[in-house]
Amino acid sequence: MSDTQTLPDRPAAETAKALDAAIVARGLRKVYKGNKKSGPKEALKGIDLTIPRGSVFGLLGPNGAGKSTFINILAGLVNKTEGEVQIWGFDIDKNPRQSRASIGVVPQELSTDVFFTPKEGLEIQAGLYGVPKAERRTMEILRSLGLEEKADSYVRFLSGGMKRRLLVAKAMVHDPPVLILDEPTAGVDIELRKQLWEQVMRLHDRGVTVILTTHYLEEAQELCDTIGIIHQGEVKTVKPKDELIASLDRKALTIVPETPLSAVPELGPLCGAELRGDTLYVSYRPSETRVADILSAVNEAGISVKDLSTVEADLEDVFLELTYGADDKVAAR
Ligand SMILES: Nc1ncnc2c1ncn2[C@@H]1O[C@H](COP(=O)(O)OP(=O)(O)OP(=O)(O)O)[C@@H](O)[C@H]1O
Repeated sequence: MSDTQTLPDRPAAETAKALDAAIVARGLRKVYKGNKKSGPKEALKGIDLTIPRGSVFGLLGPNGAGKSTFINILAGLVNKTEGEVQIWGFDIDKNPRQSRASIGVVPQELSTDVFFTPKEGLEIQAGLYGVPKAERRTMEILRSLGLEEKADSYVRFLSGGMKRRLLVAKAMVHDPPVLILDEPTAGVDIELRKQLWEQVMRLHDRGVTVILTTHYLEEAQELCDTIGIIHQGEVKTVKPKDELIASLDRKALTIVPETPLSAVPELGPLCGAELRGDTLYVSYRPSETRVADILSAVNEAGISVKDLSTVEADLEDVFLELTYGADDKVAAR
């Protein structure tokens, strides 16, 4: 029996949600001891985070936010200081074996063993996880990651992209329901990045919950359906991506005037105007200002409009607002 029944007393709805989650962290705290030079460091300040089953979840945050610490706690590589973590309903303290069997982790570094072929590497990994020989799916996994033809080649002859895919394959040998990728495409060129993502999304289509950390916000915007933003050891927000972007009350208009402007026109207090070359950027809060009002102000300033377009907020704007409090990203584009 799983230990999900031993959740602390919570309202029924919240408990039901937790049982439906891939990962639940409650009051999760990590303090690194530090050394003579630097004192203790509180990398996670008692975070609560629920990652839904079946999602492609992007864990975003600036350098030092605590992302790797969180992932390493899930992977059993770092001991938490306080709090509770469940993976697929298994508490990492009470059911360490089952919880660890429920995730596959693709590490940040390219740490493939060059002395074995992909096939041998997967067999060894399956052995480490105690997967019985009869249940191993070595060739099936290699095939699903486009590595079938390289099954018997030495790893040192694989391209960088293939090595990354091999790391994903290794993370999948025990068929975990959750796959975690820590900065999987850092330093990988665009073509290889696309290939890797196609493979990962194929695993997701087959029902695997995918959790990734990435510095590439366009990547998170394209792939993830749910986003968690973490900053200085605290969770700032967790929301479906579209909801998160829609919640940002900021947009901009770009206006190309018929005649180039010599100065920034006065358009009133509810929007910010800026000249970039011949283009006028006007940032505004949709909850306070209507586009029609901006256009009237532009008209009143004697500007005739040659071209007009809107700039929507994106994940990067949300990220900047939540992590740096920046308020001018949309206007800056
Ligand atoms: N072993 C350690 N000992 C002491 N402090 C550490 C240790 N590992 C991480 N830290 C500190 O904890 C904080 C969180 O680090 P962590 O690596 O989890 O952040 P991150 O969000 O993964 O950053 P990055 O994107 O740069 O990998 C940072 O201030 C970091 O310096």
